[in-house]
Amino acid sequence: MTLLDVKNIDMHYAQRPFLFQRKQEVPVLQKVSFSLQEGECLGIVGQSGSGKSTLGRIILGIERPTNGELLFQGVNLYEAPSKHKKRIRRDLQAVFQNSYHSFNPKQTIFEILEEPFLNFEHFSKTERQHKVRELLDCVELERAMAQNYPSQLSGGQQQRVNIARALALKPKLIVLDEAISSLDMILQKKIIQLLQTLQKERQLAYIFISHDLQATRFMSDRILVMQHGRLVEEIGKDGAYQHPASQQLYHAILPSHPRERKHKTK
Ligand SMILES: Nc1ncnc2c1ncn2[C@@H]1O[C@H](COP(=O)(O)OP(=O)(O)OP(=O)(O)O)[C@@H](O)[C@H]1O
Repeated sequence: MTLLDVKNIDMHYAQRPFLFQRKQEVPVLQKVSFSLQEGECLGIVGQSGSGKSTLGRIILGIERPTNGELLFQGVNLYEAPSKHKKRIRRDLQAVFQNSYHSFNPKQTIFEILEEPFLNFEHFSKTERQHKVRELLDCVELERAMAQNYPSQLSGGQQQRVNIARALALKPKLIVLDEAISSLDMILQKKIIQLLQTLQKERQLAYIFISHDLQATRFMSDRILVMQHGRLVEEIGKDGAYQHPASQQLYHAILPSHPRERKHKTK
C-alpha cells in the first residue's frame, strides 16, 4: 500500500546573487514526484547541493514547499487538521547526521528516550522506564547506559540512541538524512544491519538520503538520483546507472583494490 505520495514539489528560496543586490527566487526543487510503499526503503542520492536535504525537510513537514502536494496515507500533510497532523508527526520520524547536536547535553539518555512518551502518551513512570529499557534492547545498547549523558557515548552509540528515539512511537516512516555518514566503515555496516533488522521486524519504511551511492545501494530497494533539484533517474535494486549524474556518482566510489580502481577508470 502507498504510504507517501510526493506530487510536483517545487521549492524556491530567496537568495541574493551578490552582496547589495536584490534577492531573487532560486529554484532548489523542481517538479519532484515519487511515491513510497509501506515497508519500502527508498534511497535518494545526488551530489552536494542537489536538494536532497531540502526534500527531506519538506517530507518531514519542517518546511512547506512553494508548490505541490505531499500525501501521507492519503492525507495532505500541509492541509490536514491538527488532530491528523499530530498523528502524522508520530508516524514520521527522522535521524540526522550529527547525532550529538540533536541531543540536549544536559539530559541523560533515559530522559532523551522518555521524552516522546511524555509528549505523546500518558504512561506512568514505571511504564516509561519499561519502554526505555525496551528501546535500548532494540538498538543493542546496555540498559545501564540510560544513566549516561550523550557526551559519555561514542558516535556509534549516540546514533543508536537517535534511532531508538525515532522508534519510540512506532513510526511508519523514518527519514534517514546522512544518518551514517559520520561513522567509520565498520560502524556504518553495523548500523545498516540494525536498520534492516528493524525494518523487517516492524514493517518500517525508510527514506535513506545520502551522497554515498554504495551504502544507499546496499540499503535500498529503489534509488532516486537528484541533480540540480530534479529527479533524473530511478534505479532498481540491481539496475544499471544510465544518467550521467548517476554515473558520476558511481565513478566517485573508490574500489578497495588499486587494480580494480585502474579497471574502473578505463
Ligand atoms: N534555507 C535556505 N535558504 C536558501 N537556500 C537554501 C536553504 N536551504 C538550502 N538552500 C540551498 O538549496 C540548495 C540545496 O541544498 P540541500 O541542503 O538541500 O542540498 P543537499 O543535496 O542535501 O546537499 P548536501 O549533500 O551538501 O547536504 C543549495 O544550493 C542550498 O544553498
